[in-house]
Amino acid sequence: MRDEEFLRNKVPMTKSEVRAISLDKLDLSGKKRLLDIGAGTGSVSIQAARQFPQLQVTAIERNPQGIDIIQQNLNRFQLSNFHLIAGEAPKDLPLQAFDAIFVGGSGKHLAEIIQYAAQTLTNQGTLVLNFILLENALQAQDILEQYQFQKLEIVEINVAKWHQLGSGHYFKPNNPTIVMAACQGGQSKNEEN
Ligand SMILES: C[S@@+](CC[C@H](N)C(=O)[O-])C[C@H]1O[C@@H](n2cnc3c(N)ncnc32)[C@H](O)[C@@H]1O
Repeated sequence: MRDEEFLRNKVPMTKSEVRAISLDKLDLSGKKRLLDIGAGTGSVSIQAARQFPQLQVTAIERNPQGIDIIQQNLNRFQLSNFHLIAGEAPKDLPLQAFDAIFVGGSGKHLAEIIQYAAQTLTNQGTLVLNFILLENALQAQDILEQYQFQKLEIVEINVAKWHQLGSGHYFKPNNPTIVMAACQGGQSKNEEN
């Protein structure tokens, strides 16, 4: 989906190219439940919910402006497979099983959120995280290894877009984004839920 399809105001949004790669790494085909943590404008989980109508999507966002914009985007796309939680992860999340978890924002709760993912992801469930800051990505890598996540993959995405400047054009760079993907290898405690 194009970025212009989503209402945004000043809420931070995962841009279309990073969204496409993150959704690809989530590997949602045949999956039943997706959780989007730090949903922002809702662009990642709304695109997933539209692309996979059988998928039950839960999104959590703590910023009131984000919550409002997600509601507006939901009204726009009229999705019946989308549940929004206005709150903070992981404390306001239910302890239920998910087949895929996307983390677009975690604040100061990265370690607890990865622990939550380790507890709730089904066997072979996918976890995908986006980072701008290297320090946060390195911290995540450590914690993922600690919880024995498998098939760890880390890519950096640099996108520059064709842009008019005066009478000419140049490639205007977006922020480089680190996309980290891993898979739950062990038996999840809540797999039977
Ligand atoms: C970069 S934005 C996510 C963009 C989003 N993926 C999109 O496409 O619009 C990060 C978001 O995470 C939210 N956030 C950060 N920590 C959070 C937490 N612990 N619980 C819930 N939301 C959180 C922020 O309020 C912010 O809106």
